[in-house]
Amino acid sequence: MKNYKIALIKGDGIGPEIVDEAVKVLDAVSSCCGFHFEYEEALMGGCAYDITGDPLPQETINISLNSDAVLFGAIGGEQWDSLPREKRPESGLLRFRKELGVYANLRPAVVYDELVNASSLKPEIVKGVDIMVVRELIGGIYFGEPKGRDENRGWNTMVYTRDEIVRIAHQAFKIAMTRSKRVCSIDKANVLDVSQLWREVVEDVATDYPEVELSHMYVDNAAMQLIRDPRQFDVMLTGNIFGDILSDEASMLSGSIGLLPSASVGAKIGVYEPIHGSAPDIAGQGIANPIATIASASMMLRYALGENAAADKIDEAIKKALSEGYRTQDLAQFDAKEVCSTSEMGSIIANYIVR
Ligand SMILES: NC(=O)c1ccc[n+]([C@@H]2O[C@H](COP(=O)([O-])OP(=O)(O)OC[C@H]3O[C@@H](n4cnc5c(N)ncnc54)[C@H](O)[C@@H]3O)[C@@H](O)[C@H]2O)c1
Ligand SMILES: CC(C)[C@H](C(=O)O)[C@@H](O)C(=O)O
Ligand SMILES: [Mg+2]
Repeated sequence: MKNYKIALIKGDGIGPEIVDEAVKVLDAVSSCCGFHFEYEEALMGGCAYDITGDPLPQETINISLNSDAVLFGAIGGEQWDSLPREKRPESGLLRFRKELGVYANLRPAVVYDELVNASSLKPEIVKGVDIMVVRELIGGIYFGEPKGRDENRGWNTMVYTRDEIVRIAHQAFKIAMTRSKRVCSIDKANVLDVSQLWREVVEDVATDYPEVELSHMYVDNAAMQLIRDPRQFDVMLTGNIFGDILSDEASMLSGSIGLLPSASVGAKIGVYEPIHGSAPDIAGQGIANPIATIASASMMLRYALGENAAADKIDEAIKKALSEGYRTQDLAQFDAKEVCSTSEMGSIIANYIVR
């Protein structure tokens, strides 16, 4: 029987709650698809800092690099916000992505038919929305030098090199070839020099994909167009910070940020993680929506392990739970037949897989 090694990084806040549910679902799918998971837990974020003094211990990198894939929950919380930047949970996460080299963050935003009423927009505007945000993840203003602050000034630098843009653009075009063959590249080329280079390089890469229709949009307009007419988008190609913001915005088309998964890929080992954070406001209450993490586990099966049938089973089980009217708190007002806890939702989805 095939055995996959999965590094589990639960993190802070709701992280452990949601990762446990994804594991429940992975175990259900493995027992009916003929493979086995071996999990190894590793620390990252505030919990890692509290125990080791480092938000990203070297051991976590080693465990991750020795695995077939990483399933990650979320990190962060107010209690660590006043630490120096490099000790903060968020720095651990950024360093982790950089160390692994996962430069492409794929963030699908789909509107489930079962949840069209949950969208912040009218059903007739969002029905059928299926967007893939391809977000550059290890460059841009998050990493550019110089950065720093003194008492009266704070500064960061948005830098992209040609090579960084080329590789993320190829990812976007390749993904577009498997979808509706449209890429909209998001930038701020009317103001930022770095965006002018971005646009020029994306145009160059596009010549390798003549079947794909390329358009460009300024990020402020894109934020508006996502709400006005989201179905115009297929693949949205973005830099690091624009993709961070637009993907959270896109989650409200779907109805809850607790629904949106992601895959961080481009290197030997990928990281599969919900797009949301550690949600300290609801942590420990058993009310977080685990679907984003369960759907991230499905992306892991598909992208890292090539277990597409198993991934399909998870996706179908999620839809079945939603169509049967099961809702966690975040979606409780929308056609709920039964409001369930984080752990109940995990079990319901896992049970639909076994059957
Ligand atoms: N990848 C990550 O680990 C990641 C991502 C984003 C934010 N963060 C960190 O998380 C902490 C909190 O940040 P924030 O509040 O801005 O963003 P957040 O995504 O944690 O929460 C935003 C809002 O969405 C809700 N929410 C998030 N996930 C949910 C889920 N699964 N089910 C139901 N509701 C959910 C929260 O309750 C909150 O009201 C910060 O420390 C931040 O840096 C981490
Ligand atoms: C916590 C933070 C560093 C992170 C990011 O900005 O990438 C988060 O918002 C995300 O979307 O994964
Ligand atoms: Mg974010």
